Amino acid sequence: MTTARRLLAALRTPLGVLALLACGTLLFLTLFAPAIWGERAAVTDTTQISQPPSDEHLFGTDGSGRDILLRTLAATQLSVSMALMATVAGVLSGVLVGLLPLILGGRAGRWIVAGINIGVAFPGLLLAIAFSVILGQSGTAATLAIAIAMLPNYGRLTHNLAASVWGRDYISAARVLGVPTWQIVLRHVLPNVRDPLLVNAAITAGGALVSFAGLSFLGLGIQVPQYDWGRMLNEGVSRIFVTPAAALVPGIAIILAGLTFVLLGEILGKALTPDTHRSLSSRVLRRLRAQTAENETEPAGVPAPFAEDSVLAVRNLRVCAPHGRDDVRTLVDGVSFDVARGEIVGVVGESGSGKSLTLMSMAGLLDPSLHVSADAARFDGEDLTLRAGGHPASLDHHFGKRMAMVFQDPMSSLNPALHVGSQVAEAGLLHLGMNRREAREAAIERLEAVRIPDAERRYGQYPHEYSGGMRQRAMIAAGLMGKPSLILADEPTTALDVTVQAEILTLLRRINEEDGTAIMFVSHDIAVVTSLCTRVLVMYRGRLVEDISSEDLRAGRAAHAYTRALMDTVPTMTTPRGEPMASIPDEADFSGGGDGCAAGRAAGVEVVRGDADAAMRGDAERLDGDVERTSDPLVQEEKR
Ligand SMILES: Nc1ncnc2c1ncn2[C@@H]1O[C@H](COP(=O)(O)OP(=O)(O)OP(=O)(O)O)[C@@H](O)[C@H]1O
Repeated sequence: MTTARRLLAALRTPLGVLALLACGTLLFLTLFAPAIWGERAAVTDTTQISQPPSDEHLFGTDGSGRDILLRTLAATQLSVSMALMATVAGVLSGVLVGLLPLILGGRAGRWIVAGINIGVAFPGLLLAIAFSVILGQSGTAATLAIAIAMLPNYGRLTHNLAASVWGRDYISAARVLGVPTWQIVLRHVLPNVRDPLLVNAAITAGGALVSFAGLSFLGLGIQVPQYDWGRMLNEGVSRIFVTPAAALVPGIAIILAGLTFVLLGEILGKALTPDTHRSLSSRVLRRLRAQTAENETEPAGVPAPFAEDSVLAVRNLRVCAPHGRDDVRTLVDGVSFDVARGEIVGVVGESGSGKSLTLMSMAGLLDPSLHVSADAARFDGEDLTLRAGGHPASLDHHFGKRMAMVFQDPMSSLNPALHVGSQVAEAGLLHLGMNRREAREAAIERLEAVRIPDAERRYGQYPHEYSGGMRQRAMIAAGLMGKPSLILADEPTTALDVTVQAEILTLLRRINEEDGTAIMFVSHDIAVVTSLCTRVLVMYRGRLVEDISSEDLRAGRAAHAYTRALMDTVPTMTTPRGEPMASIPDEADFSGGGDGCAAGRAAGVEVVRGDADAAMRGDAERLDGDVERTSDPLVQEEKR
């Protein structure tokens, strides 16, 4: 959802409507109140001194016989504009000072950070009063004093946000390219820290308004004959027992204006922060269900039975994402499979074919903005589906110790701020009822089991002190704390070099053989998949197009055109050197007529399951046009 759409959505809520009304009123009063009521508010009437509320003066009059309400309305302009100016000056100088340490670096940078930290140690209002006294008693001096008081906090916030972005790879890439630091800060850092700074600025403006009123109340800000809410409060307090409204009305105005800025910050926050926990609108859900009914490949309510020995099984798994305002996009479409206990199943397919989404939906780790459903799903004998009104059921589960997940990037899957050992031990503490000492001992044992050398010492190290392969093994060790029945491994070796890759594969195989743990293994490396796995699921454009044994796949007995095209891209010992590798062209379409998939569907079979001969009867020869070039003589021969 774009920022504009999120803003609109936020404004449609009751809080949004309230914020809109409050901001609109404050803006109107700031711009026009002095012009409309300013003259009448300045009229003194000695016959009307300190009058109680009446028809003529809704909240009574002050000590000079002036209308309290009209003066409060007319004072909006000065009160709000001064607070806004202080905020803009404070935020801009704070952002600049917060970014300087990155731009200057070295000793100068460290001195600035130290200065910011000292400034933060002083309470903001105290700083504002001190600077206001130094700079003189005027509205401008008070504005400057508030801006200066704001600076350290904003400097610290900006520095912290910018420092968290500074370590990212795209910044390193820009530095390697020799982009000047100030340009990196402007082009790469600032846009990434802008949103939280803006949200904070809106809320800070409310604080600045209260501070400014405070300074005027103390006689340090606006001076007579000018007046703002603080000045009115100052004048009204001395007569609070005679005309309470003279102090109460400007006091209430300060509170309401402050709350308006808080509401503005709230709405800005909603508009600028992508909401990952957004649920689908009922319109989108209706659309989704209609689409599900249209596309259903198996009659609803009669899913194919699960295999007896399966540890994980799912029927008609669908993952959809909201697309535009009312539409949905199907990302995983009617996928059904079984994983037997102790089996290693590979999942292959081109990038974006839905491999990770399939695994993530089984692990219950899908982004909440996605909608997942299945006709039936079972893990370790437990039903995972929540059926709703005859519609495909949504999956709802949380496994803890029985299922482990290994991700592609071991650096981002381990928390860089915590010791590796304590992250491995966490499962023991959370799920196995161990105390700290037992969890530590078990974690060291698991680290040893995955061949982390000197595990006791390594337990207390941070992820950055581990090599890539060690981090990945530590992730696997964390998953093994609870003796899982299934490991979901999403490209666990992609980020590793071949020797470390081999270590991880050996480790997974050993775990599978020794503990009987089933593994679902996603990879782009078909050679690795066929050597590790007994069976391979082939995915194409969100669908499972073939379920084939590794042996058949290796022997070239793939039934589906896409699987064969994929196999043709794998170099063999006979692949001529020096020639470009075979690839599947972007425009190739295996989902349409004529390929093995279409043949399978025509026969009422969604997935080609291991029956190579049957599927071969499909007109798979059309594949030839889809494979750009294959250099494998065996394949050429087969095609002839
Ligand atoms: N949160 C999301 N919102 C919308 N679309 C998504 C989301 N996550 C994934 N997708 C889309 O779903 C499709 C399948 O994504 P998935 O990550 O499963 O692909 P994949 O087969 O694992 O690819 P790769 O091999 O590159 O990791 C892609 O088109 C992707 O853009």
